[in-house]
Amino acid sequence: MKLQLALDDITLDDAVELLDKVHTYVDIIEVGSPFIIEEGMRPVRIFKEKYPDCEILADTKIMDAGEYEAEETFKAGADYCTVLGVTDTLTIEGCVKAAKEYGKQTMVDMICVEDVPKRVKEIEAVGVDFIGVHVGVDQQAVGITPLEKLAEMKSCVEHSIVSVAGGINLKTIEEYKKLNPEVIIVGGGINHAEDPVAAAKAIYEAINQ
Ligand SMILES: O=C([C@H](O)CO)[C@H](O)[C@H](O)COP(=O)(O)O
Repeated sequence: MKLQLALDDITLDDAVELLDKVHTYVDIIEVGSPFIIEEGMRPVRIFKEKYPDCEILADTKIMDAGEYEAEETFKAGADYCTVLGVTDTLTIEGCVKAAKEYGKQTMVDMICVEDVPKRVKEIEAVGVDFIGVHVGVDQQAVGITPLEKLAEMKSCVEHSIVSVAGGINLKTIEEYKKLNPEVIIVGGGINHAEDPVAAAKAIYEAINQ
């Protein structure tokens, strides 16, 4: 099981200061969508060079022009791009094609997908092998968690690896671990913790025990 640290509402300087202290606890560094809006692919290039033991995921949430946008992401050095599960299958196929060309991977973010088993079947059929269960911050604010969706996802994937994101923190990590996702994504649970370094260490240890 891997830990992915999502960096969303953070400056580049603060992200580097945090990563210098926690990168040994992190398997995948996520350059989050808000961070990309602020800084483009710059953090991807910097983190790739500075933290060679970590993989880099750019949370591009691609919705169109899949092959082109995924290719731009991989050219910047990302190991993963993300594409939205709600978009057209052609767009997802484009991302998968670019990922194969660059020897990288595409994660399909299932945020707001209604019929999960149906969509999983469709996207696995076009070569997807990494799928993310995700309850976004706006849904988290009205009390929704990704726990049920994770259980549903684990019961319907044929061969894909599964990640889970959506408000996970040290207090809730065990519930998610029980469902055995391959990747657990934590953003605010580390960045907004009173002591982000201690939170990253504790979450890493919980995942690896
Ligand atoms: O993808 C995310 C969200 O849509 C904002 O861009 C977050 O990175 C993801 O939800 C993980 O963050 P937390 O929910 O704060 O753990």
